[in-house]
Amino acid sequence: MVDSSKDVNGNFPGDKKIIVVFVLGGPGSGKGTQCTRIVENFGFTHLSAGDLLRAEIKSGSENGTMISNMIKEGKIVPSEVTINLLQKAMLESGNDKFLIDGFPRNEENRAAFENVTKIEPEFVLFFDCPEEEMEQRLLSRNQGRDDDNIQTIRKRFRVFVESSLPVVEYYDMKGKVQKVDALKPIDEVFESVKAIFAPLNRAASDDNKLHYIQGILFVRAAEARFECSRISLIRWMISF
Ligand SMILES: Nc1ncnc2c1ncn2[C@@H]1O[C@H](COP(=O)(O)OP(=O)(O)OP(=O)(O)O)[C@@H](O)[C@H]1O
Ligand SMILES: Nc1ccn([C@@H]2O[C@H](COP(=O)(O)O)[C@@H](O)[C@H]2O)c(=O)n1
Repeated sequence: MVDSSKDVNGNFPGDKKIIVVFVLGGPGSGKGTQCTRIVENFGFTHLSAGDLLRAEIKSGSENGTMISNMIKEGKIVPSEVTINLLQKAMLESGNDKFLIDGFPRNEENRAAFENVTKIEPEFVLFFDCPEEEMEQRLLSRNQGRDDDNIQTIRKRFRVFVESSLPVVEYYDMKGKVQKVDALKPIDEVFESVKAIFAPLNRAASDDNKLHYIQGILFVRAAEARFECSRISLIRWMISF
């Protein structure tokens, strides 16, 4: 169901703070695996650009054949298509905290997302893993994906180095990259991830406390104003 607090163009209202974390890393670095755990522990909605594109193929959409061919070749689908799918999924989720996994994959993805949504990521979670390890993981993933074969895997690695790493470097220059050693076992990687996300929860809890205190002060001020009016009324009545 689409959240009615968003406008008809699909824009999020200006006063609602949307938190977006981009999750990047080479194919098979463990992005999806860690996102599942972040969702369980930190209340984010996980949106995998690759999963959304695969679902679009399955839905029988007019873009299906084009997307399928791009994925088999390890190429990057035009931004307009992927951003449409992401925006729709964000609006439908009703959440305000998103892990956007496998996006932005190139400079075109990055600039188009910023132009369309006006959203800047809180930070970029970057899983750093050597190619040999990623290759082994992908070859034994066994999820029946058309692109988990050695020919396509090599193409995906090339696209990652040539097109996706520059995006990571762009955000690194802005001081927004949180790099994690993804070569470690899954549980150890998640320990590093938890340390990165914990401050976000603390900030949210401080924010809640502040709103609570502001609420109490508001009620007290209203009570004081009411008391003053009551005294003024009694004085006025006595004066007769
Ligand atoms: N730290 C890890 N150590 C060993 N295996 C892992 C680790 N993290 C994930 N894996 C395994 O590696 C495979 C790829 O992981 P995952 O699907 O999470 O990667 P990904 O980065 O999302 O890949 P893609 O970009 O291709 O979607 C999976 O089979 C997963 O179980
Ligand atoms: N922003 C994106 C993300 C993905 N793709 C295509 O999907 C393939 C699989 O992506 P995963 O993240 O699930 O590995 C990828 O190789 C691209 O062909 C894309 O075009 N744009």
